[in-house]
Amino acid sequence: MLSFATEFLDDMKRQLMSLGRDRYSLPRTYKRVSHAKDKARPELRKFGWETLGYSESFNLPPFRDSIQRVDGNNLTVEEFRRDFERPRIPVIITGLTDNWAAKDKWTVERLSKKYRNQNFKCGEDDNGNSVRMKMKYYHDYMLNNKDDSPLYIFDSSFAERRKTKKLSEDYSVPKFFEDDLFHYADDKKRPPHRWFVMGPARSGTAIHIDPLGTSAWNSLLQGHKRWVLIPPIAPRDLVKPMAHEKGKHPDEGITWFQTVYKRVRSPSWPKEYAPIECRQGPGETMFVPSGWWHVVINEEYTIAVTHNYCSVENLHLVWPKTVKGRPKLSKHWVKRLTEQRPELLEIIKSASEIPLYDMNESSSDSSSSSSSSDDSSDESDCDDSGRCGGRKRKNDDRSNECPEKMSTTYFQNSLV
Ligand SMILES: O=C(O)CCC(=O)C(=O)O
Ligand SMILES: [Fe+2]
Repeated sequence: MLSFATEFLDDMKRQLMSLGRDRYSLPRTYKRVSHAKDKARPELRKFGWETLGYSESFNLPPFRDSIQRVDGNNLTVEEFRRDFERPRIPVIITGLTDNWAAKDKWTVERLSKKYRNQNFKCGEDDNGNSVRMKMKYYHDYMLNNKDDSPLYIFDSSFAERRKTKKLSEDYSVPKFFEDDLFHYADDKKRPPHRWFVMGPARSGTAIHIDPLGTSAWNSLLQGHKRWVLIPPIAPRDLVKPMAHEKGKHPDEGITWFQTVYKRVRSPSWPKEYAPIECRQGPGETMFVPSGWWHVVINEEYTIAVTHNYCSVENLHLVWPKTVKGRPKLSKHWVKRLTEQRPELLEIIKSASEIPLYDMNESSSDSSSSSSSSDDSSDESDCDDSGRCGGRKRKNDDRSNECPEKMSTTYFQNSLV
């Protein structure tokens, strides 16, 4: 009888261990993590999060660094515009974080202490609601999980919440990106544009194009990120995993690096879609020009901040997408730009598919995005942003494609 009881207990213990309960330092982490996972990726409930064994088996080939790097302290805004922004050439700018408080303050130890009890968004449920976790649990999870494609903090409201807004004082928008024309729209109306980003090895962002034709900068404070960027002209079907490659993690960066990446690096990959690859390190700022496909995987835990913006250089791309995807915002925005940046109206006019005086009749801010499915392929790119983070929504291929950045209100009514 006794040996039966001992065996039973041993068996229970083995089961608990296989669930990873013993993995974490805090007694509640397992429960909090399970709860978040259930909401963010319910489809993995049965399959499991560690089933593919990527924490043991996933390895990236040595990187081929093919990106230009420039020293931000020796670059003028004019030069940046002429050499990178206007021709839409990706670049890593160094030296921009040298004077940021975040350089010292954004360590995992300090953040996990200071924001211990603050909730951060690490996923989204099927209804588009944020899935949040307290920093102390996420910290424990980040350092100890063995998940194939772990939960990733991608939080766009950190600067608006009373107890986390101090994070936004730890860095400043580099001069190259300061003239963000969405600033002219009311804060409440403008799309989400800044994200605090933190995640362990293997977390990342599925291949996507950033929303509404915006460009992005992404400054890394801790760890290393591997990036692959592919020119805007590359067709979606070529850059995305094929149906049979999607598996259980169809919209995760790691799936791309296990599948499409091999093709991208093979000699048969079309020269006109030649990728730009790199390994971004602490203190480096990636510039992602409008329209470029990009995919990211974290090599170890990383902490970063990223902003999306519209500038004089990409306004001609952002404007028509905003009219289509966010018509109400576009009307408000053009009014503000007319008052405060009248010199930009020429750009807007020549980029407009709809004459400005027609805007009231021809566009309404529909709350449905049903027209997205027959949108042109050009419109569907971003916006295919798997983000953008890969937090996709199930049964909705399009919104899935631009996870985080896209599934927030930014895209609620968007056609992307
Ligand atoms: O840091 C990352 O995971 C990439 C972020 C990204 O591409 C995005 O925010 O759109
Ligand atoms: Fe992106």
